[in-house]
Amino acid sequence: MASTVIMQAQQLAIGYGTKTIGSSIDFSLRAGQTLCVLGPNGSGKSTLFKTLLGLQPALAGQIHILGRPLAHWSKRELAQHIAYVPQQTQSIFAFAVLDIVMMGRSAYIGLFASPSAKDRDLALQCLARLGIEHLASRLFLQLSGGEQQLVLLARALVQEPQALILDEPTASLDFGNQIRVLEQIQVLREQGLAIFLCTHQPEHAYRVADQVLLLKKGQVMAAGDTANTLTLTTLAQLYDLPIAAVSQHAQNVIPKS
Ligand SMILES: Nc1ncnc2c1ncn2[C@@H]1O[C@H](COP(=O)(O)OP(=O)(O)OP(=O)(O)O)[C@@H](O)[C@H]1O
Repeated sequence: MASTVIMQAQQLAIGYGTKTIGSSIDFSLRAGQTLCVLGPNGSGKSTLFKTLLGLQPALAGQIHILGRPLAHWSKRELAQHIAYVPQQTQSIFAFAVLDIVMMGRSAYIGLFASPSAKDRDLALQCLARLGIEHLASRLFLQLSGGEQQLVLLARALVQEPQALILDEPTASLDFGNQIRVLEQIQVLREQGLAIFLCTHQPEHAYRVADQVLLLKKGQVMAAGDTANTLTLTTLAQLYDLPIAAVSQHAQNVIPKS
């Protein structure tokens, strides 16, 4: 039996005010699946994520979360189902790492209540899952960019979401931490989470994604299962490169056609 559809977009148009960034975007993401969006800088990946999270209004089309239109979800309810790790942290967090991670529990904690011992344990467990429990009492602002990224991933996991939206989750990570995050994505997928991420590294998409969405200038250039959709030919087309150049750099990881 097919798993539950967690997130679905139909004929979605995205953008800012009167400026359309992308249109005619369709996808469907089920529990236990990973979908990866790839595309050149400025093609609309982050805008798509912000729209799916209700942070930016859709210009046209529909978004459904667990079968219900996005507009019918409260922010709090949505945060109990979908966690988001943005590309950059806009806010300045003058807090210790453990406090930042516990903030992920806010969708479950009453307005005037404090985090419980269970919330704290869960936060410590999520830090340990990512191998960064030793950072628990450090100040977030004093961490490296890569360490901050891992802390934000731990904060997303503590939300116990059904879906994770990860905007370039490996971007500022060293080789070891990239592998840790990719492995964690696989584990979460096997646990039944729906994962929607974007990356500039096709080999990462090839490793973790069941499906890919290739976005070029806001239009879906190709979409489908990774093995048939993410090829040297489509990569060359997506990034306006000669196929020989793509082949030279990626032929060990991506198949030819
Ligand atoms: N708040 C905003 N108002 C108006 N235009 C914006 C805003 N934020 C982003 N844009 C524009 O939307 C377009 C898509 O940006 P977006 O950040 O979604 O691209 P991206 O694919 O995530 O890029 P990158 O790979 O560089 O992160 C860009 O042209 C960008 O300048």
